[in-house]
Amino acid sequence: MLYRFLKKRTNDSYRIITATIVLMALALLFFAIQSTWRAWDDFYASAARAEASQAVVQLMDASNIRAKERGYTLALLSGPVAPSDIGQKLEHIYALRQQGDIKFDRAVLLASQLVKKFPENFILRMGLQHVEEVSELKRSARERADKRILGEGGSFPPGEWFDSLTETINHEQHFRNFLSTAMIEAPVKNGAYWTIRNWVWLLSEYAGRERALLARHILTQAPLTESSRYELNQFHSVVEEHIGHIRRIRHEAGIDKRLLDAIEQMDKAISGEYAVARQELYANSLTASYTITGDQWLAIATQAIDSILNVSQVCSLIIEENVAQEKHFKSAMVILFSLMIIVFVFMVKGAISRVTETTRALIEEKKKAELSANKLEEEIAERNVLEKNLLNAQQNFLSLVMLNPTGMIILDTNDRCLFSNPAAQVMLDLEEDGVVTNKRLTSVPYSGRTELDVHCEANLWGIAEAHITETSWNGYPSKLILLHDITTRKTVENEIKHMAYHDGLTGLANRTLFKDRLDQAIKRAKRKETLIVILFIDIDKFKVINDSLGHAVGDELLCKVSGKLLCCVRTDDTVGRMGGDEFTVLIEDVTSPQDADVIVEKIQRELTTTYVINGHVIHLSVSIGTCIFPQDATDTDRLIQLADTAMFHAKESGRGEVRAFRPEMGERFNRRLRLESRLHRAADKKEFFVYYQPQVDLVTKRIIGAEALLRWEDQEFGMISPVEFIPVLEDIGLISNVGKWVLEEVCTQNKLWQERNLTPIPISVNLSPLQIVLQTLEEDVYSVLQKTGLESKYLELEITETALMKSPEACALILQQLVAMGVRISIDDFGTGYSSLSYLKKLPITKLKVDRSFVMEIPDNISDMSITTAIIGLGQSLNLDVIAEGVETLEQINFLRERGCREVQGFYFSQPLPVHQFEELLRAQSVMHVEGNQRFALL
Ligand SMILES: Nc1nc2c(ncn2[C@@H]2O[C@H](COP(=O)(O)O[C@H]3[C@@H](O)[C@H](n4cnc5c(=O)[nH]c(N)nc54)O[C@@H]3COP(=O)(O)O)[C@@H](O)[C@H]2O)c(=O)[nH]1
Repeated sequence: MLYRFLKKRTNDSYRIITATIVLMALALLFFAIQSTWRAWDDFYASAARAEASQAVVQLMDASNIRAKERGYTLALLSGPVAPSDIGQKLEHIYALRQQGDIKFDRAVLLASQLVKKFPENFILRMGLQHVEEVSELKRSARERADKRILGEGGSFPPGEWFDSLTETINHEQHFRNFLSTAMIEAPVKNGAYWTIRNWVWLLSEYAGRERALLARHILTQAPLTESSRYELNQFHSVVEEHIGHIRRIRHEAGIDKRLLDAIEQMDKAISGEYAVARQELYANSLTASYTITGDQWLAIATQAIDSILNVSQVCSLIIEENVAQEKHFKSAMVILFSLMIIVFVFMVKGAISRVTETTRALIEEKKKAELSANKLEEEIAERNVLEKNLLNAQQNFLSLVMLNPTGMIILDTNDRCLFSNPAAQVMLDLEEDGVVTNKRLTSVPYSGRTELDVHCEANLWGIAEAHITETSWNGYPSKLILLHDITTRKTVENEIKHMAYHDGLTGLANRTLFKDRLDQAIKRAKRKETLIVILFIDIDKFKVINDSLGHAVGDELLCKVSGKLLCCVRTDDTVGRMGGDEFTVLIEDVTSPQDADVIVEKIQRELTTTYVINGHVIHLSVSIGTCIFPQDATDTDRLIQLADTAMFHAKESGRGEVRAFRPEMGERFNRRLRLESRLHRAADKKEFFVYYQPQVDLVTKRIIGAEALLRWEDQEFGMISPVEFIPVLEDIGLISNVGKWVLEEVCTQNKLWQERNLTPIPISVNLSPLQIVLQTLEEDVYSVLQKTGLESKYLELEITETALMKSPEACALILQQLVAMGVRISIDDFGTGYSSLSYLKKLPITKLKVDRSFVMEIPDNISDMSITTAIIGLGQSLNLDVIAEGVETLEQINFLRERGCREVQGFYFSQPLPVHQFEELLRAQSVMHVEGNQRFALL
C-alpha cells in the first residue's frame, strides 16, 4: 500500500512523506521516553514513599515503646519499690529502651538514606534535626532516671521524667510529621488509613500519658492535684474524642476488614476492664483511695493501649501494602514503558527503514524511468537530426549528381539507359531512358576506360573520357559510366606536346623532334637500305642583321627562311630549327649522294636571295654543311654533329658555301671533346694563369691601368687561346668557378703590388655573360675584395656590349650594386653590339672600350675611323672615359690623340705580360718615368 501510495508521488513528495514519518516516529519515541521517564520517576518516588512509610512506622513503634518506657520508668521513680523488684523492672525498662531505640535508629537510617536521595528536600533535612534533640533529651533523662532509681544520687522528680519523655515523644512525632510531609503525598487510597493511624497514635499517646499520670498517683497514693487533674482531663478528652473517631470508622464503607477487626478488638479491650479501671481511678483520684495497685493499672492500661496500637499496626500494614502495591505498579509501568520503547523503537526503526527502502526503490525506479525517458528523448532527437542529415545528404547528393559536369549514366544489360544526369544527356545526346547506341560505350563489357567524341555545351564536338564500372541498380546488374569532358585537357596536352616538339617561332620541329624523326628515319633507311641526307644550315651574319635591324626583323627573317625550307623539301622530310639562326633538314629515301647534292643546291639557291622585311632589304646567304647516313655516321647525335662541323667549315671557307662532311673535319670536333675533358682538370692542376696588358695615358705617358687576360697552358695542347677555351668553359659550366678564380688572383696580385709600393693602378677583369646571369657576381666580388683587402676602386670589370644589351635591365641592377661597392665598370668591344643610347645613359658605366676591330684598320678604313670618332665623342658627351684597344701603330695613336682619346691599350706598347714582367714594367715606369720606356719615348 505504502509502495502504491508513494509510487504516485514525485521525488520531492517522497522526501516530504519520509521526513514526516520519521518526525512522527521521533515524536512518538520522545513521548514514550518521556512517559517512561515519568513512570520511572513515579516508581522512584513510590519507592521513596515506601521507605518513608517504613520510617514513619518505625518511629510510631518507637514512640509507642517510648510511651511504655515513660510509664514504667515513671512508676519506678514515683513509688516505693522493693529493692528485689528494681532489677526486674529495670530490665523490663531497658528492654523497652532497646526496642524503642532500635526502631528509632532504623527510622533515622531510612530518613538519612532519603536525605541522600533527595538532598534538595529541606523539610526532610529539618525533620532529621529533631533526631539529635531527641537523642540528647532521651539520654540525659534516662541517665538521671537510672541514677535516681539505683540510688546513685541526684534528684529526678517523676514529673520531670514524664515531661522529658513526653517531649522526646513529641520530637519523634515532629520528626514523623516532617517525614510524612516531605515524602508522603498520601494517596487517596491510603488517606483514610493515614488519618486513622494518626488518630490511633494520638489515642495511644494520650492514653499512655493518662496511664503514666494515673500510675504515678496510684504508686504515690497521692490525690490528684489541680494541675494533674487538668492534665488528666485533657488526656481523657483527647482519648475519648479519638476513640469516638475510630469507632465511627467502622461505619465507613470500603475499610479494610483487618482494620475493622483490629478496631473491634480495640473496642473490646478499651470497653472492658480498662474502662472500669479508668472510671474508678478518675473517681478515686480526688481522695487517693485507689482500688488497684499501680502495677495492676499499668498492666491493664498497657494491654488496652496495645490493642489500640494493634489498630495502628494494622493501619501501617495496610498502608505499607498499598505503598508496596503502588511501588510494584510503578515498577511494572516502568518495565512496561521500557519494553514499549524498545518495541516501539524497533517498530519505528523497521517502519522507517521500510519507508526509506521503499522510497529509495521508488526514487531509483523513478530515476531510471526518467533516465530512460531522457534517453528516449535524446534518441528521438538524434534520430530526427539523422533523418534531417540524411535528407540533406540525399538532396546534396542529388544536387551533386544533377549539377555535376561529369556525365553519369547507368545502363542495364541491354544497354538501356536506367538513369542519366543532365551532363550525360547533353554529351550523348540522349533521350531520357533511351537506348545507348554508342558502340565505344556499349562494347566495353562491365569495366574499363575509353575516350569518345561527345557533344560539348555549345553544340561542338569534344572528347570525353569514359570510366565504365560494374555496379547494380535496384538489385540488377548494370554498368555505371562516368563521362569526364577532357576536351580542354586534350587541347592543352596537344598544345604542350606541340610546344615540346616544335619551335615556338617557326613551328618547325625542334631539336628533340628532329632527333626523334632522324631516329625513325634511320630505322626505315636501314630497312629499305636507302640513304638519309642531313643538312645543317646557318644564316650568314644573322647576328648583325638581328642586332642592327632589331629582333622583330630577325624573327620575320627566320620565319621566311623556314617557310622557304619547307617549300624545298617533300612533306615526308623534316625541317628543324636547332636554335638561333641554325636550321636542319632531314631528307629520306635518297638513293645516291648525287641526289643529295641536287637537293642541297636547290635549298641554297632558294635561300640565297633578297628579302624585304619592314622596308629593309636584306641580301641573305647561308652556309650549309651536309652529311649522309650511313656513310658518314649511323648515330643520330653524331650525324647532326657532323653536319654542324661541315657547316662550320663552310663558314670558315667564306660565307655562302656548302660543305659535305669529310672525315678530317671530325678532328676539330674531337679536339673540342678533348678540350672539354682537359679543362675539367686544368683548374686542379693549376694550369691557368693571368697575363696583364698595360693601359697607357697618351698625355702623361704613364701606365694608368691594366687588363687581366686569362691564359691556359695545357700539357698536351700547349698554350690555348681564351678565344677557344672560354666558350668551352661556358659550355661545360666551369666559367663561374674559373672567373671567380681570376678575380681573386688579380685582386691578390694587385694588392701585393701596392704593398710593394708600386704605383696603385686599377686592373680590369673580363666577365663572361654567364657570370652575370648566374647572379652570384656581387657576392663573389664582395667576398674577394674582403678577402684580399684590395680597395674596390682598383678593380674594374669589363662587360661586353653584346652581353649588356641582351638583358640591360637585369644587368643594370647588378651593375648598380657593383658600383655601389666602388667597383668600376667598362663596356668591352664597344661599337659591335649596337647599344641603345637610352640604356647607355641609365647604366652606371665608367668607361667605353673601343673595339679592336674598329682600331685595327685605322687609318685605311674610313667607316671604322668614323665609328671610332663617334664612340670617342659619345664617351665625352656622356662624361665617360674612353679607351681604345688593339692599338698597334703610331698612326692609330696619333689619330686617337687627335680625336681626344687619351687612354690606349695594344701591342704598340706591350703584349699581355706574365706577372713578373708586368711588375718589372710597372716598377721601371715608376723609377724611369717616361724616358725609361722606349715606346713611350716614341710618342
Ligand atoms: N670572360 C673572360 N674572357 C677573357 C678572359 N681573358 C681573356 N678573355 C677574352 O678572351 C678573348 C681573347 O683574349 P686574348 O686572346 O687575351 O686577346 C686579348 C689581347 O691579347 C688582344 N689584344 C690586345 N691588344 C691587341 C693588339 O694590339 N692587337 C691584337 N691583334 N690583339 C690585341 O685583345 C684581347 C683583349 O680583348 P678585349 O677583352 O676585348 O679587351 C678576349 O675577348 C678576352 O676578353 C677572362 O679572364 N675572362
